[in-house]
Amino acid sequence: MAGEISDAIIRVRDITVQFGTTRVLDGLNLDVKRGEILGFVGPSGAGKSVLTRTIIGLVPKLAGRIEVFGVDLDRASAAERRGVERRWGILFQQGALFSSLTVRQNIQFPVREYLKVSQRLLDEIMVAKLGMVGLKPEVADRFPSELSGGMIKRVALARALALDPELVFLDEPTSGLDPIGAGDFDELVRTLQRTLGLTVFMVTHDLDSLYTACDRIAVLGNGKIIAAGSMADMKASKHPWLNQYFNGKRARAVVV
Ligand SMILES: Nc1ncnc2c1ncn2[C@@H]1O[C@H](COP(=O)(O)OP(=O)(O)OP(=O)(O)O)[C@@H](O)[C@H]1O
Repeated sequence: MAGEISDAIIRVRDITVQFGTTRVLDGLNLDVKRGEILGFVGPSGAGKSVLTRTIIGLVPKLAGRIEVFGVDLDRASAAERRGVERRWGILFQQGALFSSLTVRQNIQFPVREYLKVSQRLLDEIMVAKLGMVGLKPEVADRFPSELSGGMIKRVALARALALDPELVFLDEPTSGLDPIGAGDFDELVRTLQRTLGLTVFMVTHDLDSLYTACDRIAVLGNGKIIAAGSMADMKASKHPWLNQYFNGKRARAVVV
């Protein structure tokens, strides 16, 4: 692949995904570099969530290869795969907390799944993760229905960070937040990436996020990556969708 990144933490090669006769991803290639925040954009319905779900193994692929942390996920043993899964965290679209579980139980869920630790340590981990995302321990026994949209996103991020991952997948983390809440969330992601050395794969429609949080942008169109590079590269592109998206009316409204 042209422009192959030597220290890629995710390597996607020739991925094809099809539902019935509809081909959503068509020989797609993508590298995500260690330590970067990659913003992943593209028209609605282009397959951004499908690619995310394919990488993490929730959607079967027709063809192609996915390596994460240098492990080919199709060739990995069950133990190797679990080892990889243990090193990533996921924030699904709309936060997706378990509605019948409290904040405490939500954050502790992945820890219980992968580690055998005492309740006391579980509670310490939960309080530490709440602190990381700017929430007080007092919210621990609330249910998701008792939280604001912004708090739900933060709890979902705390849950994604529960196992101290090196890689985090964020699927539209700022959707549904007001601009100030979204800006605060972007700043939080940026701070966590810098302090924890995270690699972040972020699906987003939020131009502000792309400007303020992302190191690099990849664009999905017709089942492939049609462009990847800096914001300056995106703005300079002559591709009609990129030009409309990055230089259109909404783009001009974004204050850099
Ligand atoms: N499990 C599934 N079965 C059938 N079709 C699916 C399935 N999951 C996704 N699709 C289809 O794949 C296409 C891509 O969906 P996807 O959710 O990945 O788009 P997206 O780029 O994330 O869109 P948005 O920006 O609106 O969230 C859509 O046409 C969707 O209907």
